[in-house]
Amino acid sequence: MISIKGLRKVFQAKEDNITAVDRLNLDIKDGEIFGVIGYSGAGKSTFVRLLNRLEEPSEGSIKIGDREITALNKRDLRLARQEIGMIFQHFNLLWSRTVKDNIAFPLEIAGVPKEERERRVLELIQLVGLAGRENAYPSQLSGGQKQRVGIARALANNPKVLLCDEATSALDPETTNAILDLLVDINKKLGLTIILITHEMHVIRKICNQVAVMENGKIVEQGEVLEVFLKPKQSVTKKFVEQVMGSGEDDDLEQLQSTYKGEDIFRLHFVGDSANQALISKIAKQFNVDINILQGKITQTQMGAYGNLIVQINGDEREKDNAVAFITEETSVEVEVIQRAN
Ligand SMILES: Nc1ncnc2c1ncn2[C@@H]1O[C@H](COP(=O)(O)OP(=O)(O)OP(=O)(O)O)[C@@H](O)[C@H]1O
Repeated sequence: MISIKGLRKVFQAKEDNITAVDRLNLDIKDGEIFGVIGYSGAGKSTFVRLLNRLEEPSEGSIKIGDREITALNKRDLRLARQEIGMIFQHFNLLWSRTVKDNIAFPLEIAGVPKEERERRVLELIQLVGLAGRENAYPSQLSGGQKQRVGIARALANNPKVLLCDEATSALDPETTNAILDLLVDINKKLGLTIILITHEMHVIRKICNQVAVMENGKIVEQGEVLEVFLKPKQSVTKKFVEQVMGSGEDDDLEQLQSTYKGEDIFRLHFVGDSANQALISKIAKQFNVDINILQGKITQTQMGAYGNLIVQINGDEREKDNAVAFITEETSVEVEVIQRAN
């Protein structure tokens, strides 16, 4: 468990002081992939750098396991940092060292004997999918490969926690997905806690279990990813959810209602249950109705599917009622009536 209490960071500036992180409280469970999202300047980087004291807190405490990070002296902090790996947006590799020597670097610093070092480096190269590239230099690698080196290096000393500071922001969408898949794989294989900061909601959607939304140095909203997607409370959170789900739906509603005047239109809300994926074809088979999907979007999160579909249901009155009753009573899909036939 990571427990953060009253964490605050004030930067002294010439004119005004800047409070980058403002009395932040947070608990993160072991093994979780915890996302922190916010716009530029929200304080995310400062927050994540406070966790391993790359930035010194102005106030507050950080406990990782039973270790009070904020109370450690320099020597103990160095040891504690071996249990907190970190990866960066721009990889921070050593350009004059090969892939394998970059990965070996933290092991050298930790005083691991050569033979064990070599064994561990090979293991890490396999884990992150860099076999065959051991002797390449960073300048010879793609962005995704560089981040794989960054991940291997961060994992070298078997950390319990991995901090990711905008780790995929410099990568194209396809490479981003591959790196995110790797992070999930590592989280599952090693049981590592991952704290990831980003300004992209699709990153949160794809791999996080929990999310905290930061604004002006504070956490303004927090919860399970699916829950936050479903019921975003703050306007900043709503904007982030729109990044993934789009926003125009209710603007189009009037148009749909006029196009399908006098017809039955429903919105089906899907949350978290993959068993509902075949719902539409099941209803069409089981009841004597036609279902016409008018618009909508379903997206996958680590906690299941989420989204909604606007559908038109055609058929005999009784069959339509039975179909709607079935969805309402027998599945976890919520039915919202947009318009009933006259
Ligand atoms: N070393 C510093 N000295 C002074 N001010 C700083 C320093 N580092 C960050 N800040 C300020 O603290 C605030 C939070 O910055 P931070 O980099 O943590 O935000 P962020 O959410 O990570 O944004 P970005 O993604 O743009 O880095 C900003 O107003 C920033 O200008």
